[in-house]
Amino acid sequence: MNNQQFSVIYDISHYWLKNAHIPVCLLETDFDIPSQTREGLSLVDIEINEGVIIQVVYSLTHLPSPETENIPTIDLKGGQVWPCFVDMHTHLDKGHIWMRSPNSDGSFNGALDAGARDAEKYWNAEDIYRRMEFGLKCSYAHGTKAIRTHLVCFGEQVNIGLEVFQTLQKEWEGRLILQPVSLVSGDYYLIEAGEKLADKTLDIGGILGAVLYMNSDLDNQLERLFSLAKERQLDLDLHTDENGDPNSRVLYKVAEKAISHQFSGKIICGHCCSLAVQTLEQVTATLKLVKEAGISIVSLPMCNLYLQNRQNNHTPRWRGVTLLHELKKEGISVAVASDNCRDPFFGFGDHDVLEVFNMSVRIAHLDMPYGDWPCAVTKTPADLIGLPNIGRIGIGLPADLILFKGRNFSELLSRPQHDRVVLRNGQIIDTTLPDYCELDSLFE
Ligand SMILES: Nc1ccnc(=O)[nH]1
Repeated sequence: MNNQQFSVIYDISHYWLKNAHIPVCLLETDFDIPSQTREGLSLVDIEINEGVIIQVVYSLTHLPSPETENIPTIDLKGGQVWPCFVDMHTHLDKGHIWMRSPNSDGSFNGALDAGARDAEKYWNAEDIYRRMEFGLKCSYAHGTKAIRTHLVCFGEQVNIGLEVFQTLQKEWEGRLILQPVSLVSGDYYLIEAGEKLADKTLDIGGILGAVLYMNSDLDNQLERLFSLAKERQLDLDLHTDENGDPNSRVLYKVAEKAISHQFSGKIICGHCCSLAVQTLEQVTATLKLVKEAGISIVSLPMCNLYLQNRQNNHTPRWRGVTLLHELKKEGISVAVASDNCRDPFFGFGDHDVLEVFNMSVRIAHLDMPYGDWPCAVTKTPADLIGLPNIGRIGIGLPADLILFKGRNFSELLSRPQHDRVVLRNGQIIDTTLPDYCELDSLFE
């Protein structure tokens, strides 16, 4: 982006952004959009004052008036404007350990092993703080405003990880909204430490989480998990069916349990990969139950593409993602998010939600049409994690916006858009990414 023309924003608080293409699905206005492009974009002018959006008007019918003529204007020349992103499923405590703990074979089990060994050997408050902070710097610079992260909470780890998280949550207040989810396997809640973890999760304003697997004790684990959540009025955020086994039907079991408990909190199920390799009858039954139970789904396409269907020296035949289109068609809320970043579960990434959207479009064909898929990284996750004022553009909302050069989706998704401008409360932020060498001393 030619930042020259933005220099005006450094000095003033009242200005117009003109000729901005906005995905109509992200726009909350009090007027009907007169026209949109084939891809669902509309050309609007946005008036910002004191950090707040005070007017959105359709560009082609927006005539100059004496009141607006003296207000500085930045002509975006058709570049897209999005609200800041919401990354609703991450693992910030594991981030950036790749160089010291790579995944030896690229499999899910390889990731579990390498992740556990890394935690045992290296994780202390400083190590977690520095890697987590690095991740937050990347997220913020790329234009994210809210992040939910799962945090490993086994044994003694719980005190270190959650304390570091709370420190960073405070330090980043006003810049990033951070939500913690307790991450343990489902059996952990059956022991006393599991109950303590539920109490601790309540104390820190977190969400109760677990990785769940098909096994003979699953019903027992779910019974306990729902009871603990209900007693404390906690929401649930679960890892379910992150595999390609058609017999893996944890999502179905969670839905059954939610209905039998008449659970009124929010339930998010992440991954749900195996749904894509099940029979039509099974899929139909699961979707019906998921809808009835009010469960929402978050898909993690980059991580799934990486780990699923991995067999040494074989070409993967399956993209690893869940049935995004079918879930949405059933009226179930569907979001996509980053998941892991430069760790054994996903060896790449930079906490850039535009990359997540870009990859999701390619992996899951979210482009024919784009429709309201831009909501999957903005408005939908904002609603699902209880932040209904973010992830959208509307009058009275903070001017937390990302300005891209790409005018249509082909331009937006064909170049990395590293020259994007990020506005927070109407002011340009520094989008310089942290240097990788900041972490070097953790790997000596
Ligand atoms: N995809 C993942 C599953 C479990 N733990 C992780 O860190 N990531």
